[in-house]
This record gives sequence, C-alpha cells and structure tokens, in this order.
Amino acid sequence: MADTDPLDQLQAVIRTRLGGDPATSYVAKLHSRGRAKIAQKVGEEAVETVIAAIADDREGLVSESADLLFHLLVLLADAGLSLDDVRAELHRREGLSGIAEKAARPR
Ligand SMILES: N=c1c2ncn([C@@H]3O[C@H](COP(=O)(O)OP(=O)(O)OP(=O)(O)O)[C@@H](O)[C@H]3O)c2ncn1[C@@H]1O[C@H](COP(=O)(O)O)[C@@H](O)[C@H]1O
Repeated sequence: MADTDPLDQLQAVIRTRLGGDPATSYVAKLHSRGRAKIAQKVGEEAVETVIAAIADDREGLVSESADLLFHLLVLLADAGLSLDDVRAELHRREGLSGIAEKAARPR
C-alpha cells in the first residue's frame, strides 16, 4: 500500500515510537503499560465513537473515529501485526470481491 496513505504513514511513525521514551512519546508510554492497557484504550475510544454516532455528532464522530483508528494501530503494532494483515483478511473474506465488483458496475 502506498506510503502516502495517512494511515500507513501513522502506522510507520507508531512502529518507530514503540521502543521510544515514554516521557516524550505517547505511543511509547502506552506500549510500556502493556497490551491490556492498549486494548482498554481501544475499547474506550470505541465507546466514545458510538456515543458520538448516537448523538448525531458528526464532528465528534470523525474525531473519535480518528482516536479509535490511532489506538487500533497501536494495538496491532504491539501485537506485531499491521494494516496489511487486516487488508489481507478483508480481501480473503468471501463476497468482498463481489461487493467491489457490484460497486464498480454502472447502474
Ligand atoms: N495520532 C495520534 C493521536 N491520537 C490521539 N492521541 C493521544 O491519545 C490520547 C487519548 O487521550 P485520553 O484522554 O483518552 O488518554 P490520556 O488521558 O492521555 O491517557 P490514559 O491515561 O487514559 O492512557 C491523548 O493523549 C492524545 O494525544 C494521539 N497521540 C499521538 N498521535 C500520533 O502518533 C504519532 C506518535 O506520537 P508520539 O508517540 O507521541 O510521538 C504522532 O504522529 C502523533 O501525531
């Protein structure tokens, strides 16, 4: 995937920060607190995303989604996984290519 994708760029930065100084890097601080803490943060951000969606808070939904994706990237990196692993799973799932074909087909 192209490095110009903001998620790929953020993922690359996160990887460089994992073993960094917790005093200066939020990612390093989170990583030093362990997988369970990172997973907890993902859960919290997911709940905040849901709350924004139910309140029809469009600005909040975008902001909370960014927080959720950021923390999910930290969790994946901590587990030695990446966006490409998720992309591969999405591609593997039956029906996904069919959906893409349908979306590309002119009505
Ligand atoms: N995209 C983000 C990003 N999104 C959200 N956050 C942080 O996520 C935290 C969420 O806030 P909370 O109030 O829920 O958490 P908290 O009170 O700070 O911490 P907890 O005690 O709850 O764990 C905030 O501290 C935000 O700054 C982020 N921190 C860093 N980045 C990017 O990650 C990269 C690496 O950052 P550093 O590791 O700080 O260098 C850089 O490109 C940053 O821009």
